Amino acid sequence: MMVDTLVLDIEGTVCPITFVKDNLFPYFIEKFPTFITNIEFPLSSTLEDPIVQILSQLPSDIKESSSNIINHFKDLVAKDIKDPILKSLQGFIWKLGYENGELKAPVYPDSIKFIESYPSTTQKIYIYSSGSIKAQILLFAYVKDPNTDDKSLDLNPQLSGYFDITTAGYKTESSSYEKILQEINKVNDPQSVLFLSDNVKEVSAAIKAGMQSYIVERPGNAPLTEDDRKTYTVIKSLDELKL
Ligand SMILES: CSCCC(=O)C(=O)COP(=O)(O)O
Ligand SMILES: [Mg+2]
Repeated sequence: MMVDTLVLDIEGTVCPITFVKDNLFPYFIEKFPTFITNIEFPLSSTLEDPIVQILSQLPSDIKESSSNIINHFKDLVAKDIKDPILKSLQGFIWKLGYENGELKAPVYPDSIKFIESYPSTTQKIYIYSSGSIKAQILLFAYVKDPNTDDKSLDLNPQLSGYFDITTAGYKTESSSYEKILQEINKVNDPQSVLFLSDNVKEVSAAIKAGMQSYIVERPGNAPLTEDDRKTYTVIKSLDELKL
C-alpha cells in the first residue's frame, strides 16, 4: 500500500531527546517561578491572563499557593509525566525563550530535509506529540539552521496539522490513532498513513489502529530489545524512507 501521509512524533524521532530533557524542561523550571510570583492568590479564573486560566484547572490543594504550584510542576517534570496542564503551561514559557533567541530546536538534518521535500498536493505531514500544539508550532517555527549559526528555519508551512494529548488522547492508546485517522479523513485507508516514533508502545498502538508504523532509533533513545527489532521496522534516519 502506497503511503501518502506521515504522522511524526517529535522527541526522539525528529529531534534529540536531550534537547527536551536538557534544554526545554530546565528552561521551564528556571523561568516559571518568575511568572508565578506576579500572580495574586487565591487564583481567579475570571482573569484574562492565560497563565492564570491554565493554573485555575489545578486541584484546589495545589493551586492555593505559589510554592505548592512550583513543587507540583517540578515533580511532574522530574518524572516526565505527560500532564495536559503542565504541557499547556510549558508552551507559554518556551515562547519567551524561542522569541528572545535562547531556544532553537536542533531538528535532525535528515528530518529537515524530509519535511522540506515531502509535502505536495497529495502528500501530507502531521505532527503528533505529547508537547502541546502551541509548543509544537513554536518548535517548528524556530528550527536551528544546520548551515548557519545565527538563522532559524520555519517548517510550519510544510505541515498540514498537529495533534497533542488534549486533541487526540494519550500516545500509547490505539484509540488516539483512530481519532487521528478520523480527523485526517483516513479511516478507510489507514495503511496509507505512516507513523514514526522512538517509543515502542506508541508504534504498537498505531499499528493496532491500522496505520503503518516504524520505530526511529536515534542516539540517546531508550534501548530496543531483540524482540522489538524482530517485531517492528526500525530506521535510524528519515533518509531511509522509500515513499
Ligand atoms: C513539542 S516539544 C516538547 C516535547 C514534550 O514536551 C514532550 O513531552 C515530548 O513528547 P513526544 O511525544 O514528542 O515524544
Ligand atoms: Mg517521542
